[in-house]
Amino acid sequence: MIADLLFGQWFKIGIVLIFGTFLFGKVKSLIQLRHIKGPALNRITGTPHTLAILSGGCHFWYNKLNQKYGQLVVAAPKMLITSSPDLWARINTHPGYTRSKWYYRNSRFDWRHDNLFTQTTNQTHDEKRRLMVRGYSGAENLTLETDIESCVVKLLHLVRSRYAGQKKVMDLAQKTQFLALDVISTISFSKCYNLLSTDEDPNEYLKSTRDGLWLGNFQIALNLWWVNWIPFVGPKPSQDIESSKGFYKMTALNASMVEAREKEFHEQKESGVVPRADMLTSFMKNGLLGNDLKIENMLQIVAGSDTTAGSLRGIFLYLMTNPRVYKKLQAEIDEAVESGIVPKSPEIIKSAQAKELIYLQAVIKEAMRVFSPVNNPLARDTPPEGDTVIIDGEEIYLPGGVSIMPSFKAMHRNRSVYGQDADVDVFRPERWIEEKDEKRLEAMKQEHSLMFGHGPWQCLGKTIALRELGVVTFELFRHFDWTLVNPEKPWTDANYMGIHLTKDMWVQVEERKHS
Ligand code: HEM
Repeated sequence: MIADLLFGQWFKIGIVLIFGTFLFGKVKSLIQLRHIKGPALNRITGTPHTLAILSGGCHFWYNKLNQKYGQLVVAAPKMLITSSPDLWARINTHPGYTRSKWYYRNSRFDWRHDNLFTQTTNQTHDEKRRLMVRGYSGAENLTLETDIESCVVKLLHLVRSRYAGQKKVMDLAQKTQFLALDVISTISFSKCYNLLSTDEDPNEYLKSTRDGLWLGNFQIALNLWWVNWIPFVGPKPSQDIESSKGFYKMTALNASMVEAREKEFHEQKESGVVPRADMLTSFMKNGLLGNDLKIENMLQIVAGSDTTAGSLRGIFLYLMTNPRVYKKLQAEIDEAVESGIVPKSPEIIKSAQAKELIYLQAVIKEAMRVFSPVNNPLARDTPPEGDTVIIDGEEIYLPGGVSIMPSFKAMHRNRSVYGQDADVDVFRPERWIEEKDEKRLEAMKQEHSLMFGHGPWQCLGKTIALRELGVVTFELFRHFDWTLVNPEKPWTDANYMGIHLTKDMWVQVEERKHS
């Protein structure tokens, strides 16, 4: 009976059908993408792409492909990669493109529910986004500036009291993440995680971020995103604050704080009391309530921490390894204080003042260009009917249902935007100040802005991130001098799911004599 089933006619038909479907898919992809450049191997198998993702360095692999084959390349069957800013901008605004499920669905924190970032249905995404825009923009979040300021004061105190001038080294990778988590928890729901003030992570938030991103990366590499959808397998936030750790602790803690705030919000509304003006209140005022509110609150924390921490690490790395730029930045900082543009210490610079400092802004911009804090794969599916696009002046047809990803490392070095010489690879903030060709400068700015996404999917935390980066960079270089402990291996870094997971960025820090 079993032998009949195993070797019988139906079994053989089944095998032929499975194999035939597999072969048909391969041949279809080969034919569909034959007019697009790329290595032959990538056309028939996704293995090189899988290995690149698993290595934690897929952005290097994509960059190499773009350097060799041009602005649009086959990365795997039914999968393309682009370094063209014009094409990426179009994909994000042209009707019909959607977020690819294989990447975005895998980013759910709870397998049962989408958050704004993982929402792959355009209309649902846009409706939800409207409820949150005002809270993220700062329009209804009046404590934003003072919240950031309070965390910067804690950071300065930590560095000064525990590390500066002592024969102790400090892991800047860890402290930047402490800062980012403290800032985002303070601005989100007015309750700071207090990692900086204790210099500890008792709930293992950092470890759990690393574990979660590693696992997510493993799943997208092997196309196992659907595993999360099997009940009881995928991540399901815990309700138990006491016994849980890491990410589960964070979700349980956040959920209870959000619940308390929602209760308070309704009570205040009834009694006519004006609630505190933070992001959570703004979301509630605009109609985001209940489970949705909890989910979006977690998104804020996750989207707003590793990204900003990664940017800060990049800024520090490039400054510490470029003495010319380092000195010039500190000269601008000192001059701003001496001339009274910026208040003397212990006051903290305002983000609007930091925005006016031309060299500081150019340093931040340039560091984020050479070291993009967010990388791939923010994949989109082409519209079912396909799309005709222009690459290097040539019309190219993109078939429907193909996944296309931005290659940010290559895009930020695109020679048609930044110039043909080797200078594109150099950290040179002056390019943002000295460029005389207005058309080129505009193209550079537009390309650069894509690192925050574009169109309806643009980063909601962009303003917050830029404000934070300006204030923190200014204050840390106003007060301290920084040296890398291991210039030969400044850090351990891997790109998991597009986010840099950086560890062991050991630095030595000295207090400066300053005004
Ligand atoms: C330097 C720091 C940051 C960078 C480079 C960055 C980059 C990005 C990018 C590229 C996207 C778009 C993804 C896509 O195309 O699908 C995005 C989305 C998003 N970011 Fe950021 N981000 C940063 C900081 C932040 C911060 C601080 C917050 C929160 C306060 C935040 C909240 C969000 C949210 C909520 C979305 C989803 C937007 C949507 O789907 O409509 N980000 N970010």
